[in-house]
Amino acid sequence: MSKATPRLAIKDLQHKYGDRPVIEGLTFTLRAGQAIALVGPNGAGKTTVLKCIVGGAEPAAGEILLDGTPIDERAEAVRRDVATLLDDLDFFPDLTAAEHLDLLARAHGNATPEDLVDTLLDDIGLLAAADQLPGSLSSGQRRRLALATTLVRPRKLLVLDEPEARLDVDGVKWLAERLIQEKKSGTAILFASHEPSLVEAVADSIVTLTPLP
Ligand SMILES: Nc1ncnc2c1ncn2[C@@H]1O[C@H](COP(=O)(O)OP(=O)(O)OP(=O)(O)O)[C@@H](O)[C@H]1O
Repeated sequence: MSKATPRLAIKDLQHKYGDRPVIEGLTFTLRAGQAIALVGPNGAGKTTVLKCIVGGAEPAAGEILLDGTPIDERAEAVRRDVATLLDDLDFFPDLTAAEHLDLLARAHGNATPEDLVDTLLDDIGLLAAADQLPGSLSSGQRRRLALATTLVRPRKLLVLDEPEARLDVDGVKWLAERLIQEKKSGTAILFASHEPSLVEAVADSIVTLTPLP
């Protein structure tokens, strides 16, 4: 791959639900170590764009390239390199917060994730809740755990839909710092957000969507 190849390239993307166009002619590129924020009012199509990238929606037209190759969410490289948080995660009811992170780290090839899991739990403010089952966590704590699932595994591209949802003020600050740190380590980030402070702190550029008539 050439140095100039963007991590993610979206070219003339279109999406329709039935006959109704929701995305038309969307084009942008995202480079390693950079973040793009997708902004726009409710219903503008932000989640739809993210779903087109990670496989939850089929584009009507256009190209989505990951490191120069058409993205296929079933491909091993895509499953390895793209960490996604769209809706709330379905957690296993019988696995603790720590066990969720441990399981994911191991599934992605880390045979000794204990230290990583402890550090991350501490980082996201869930150390005291490490042994709690998801059903006993608050909604904000579950959201923090969901975010942590994207950070406990390898990643070259983070795709996040409203990562600020249900976080408290300190949580949003933590998230901004964490995403800035991610960029420094070379991760590319595409996130949809309604939180101006997060967009301002993290995004290198902003793509604004408007609902189509
Ligand atoms: N499965 C679906 N079937 C039909 N229409 C849909 C579907 N999902 C979304 N839409 C419509 O597509 C448009 C874009 O929705 P989308 O969820 O992408 O917007 P959004 O920008 O993420 O909104 P929000 O800020 O509320 O999360 C909306 O008009 C929505 O009603």
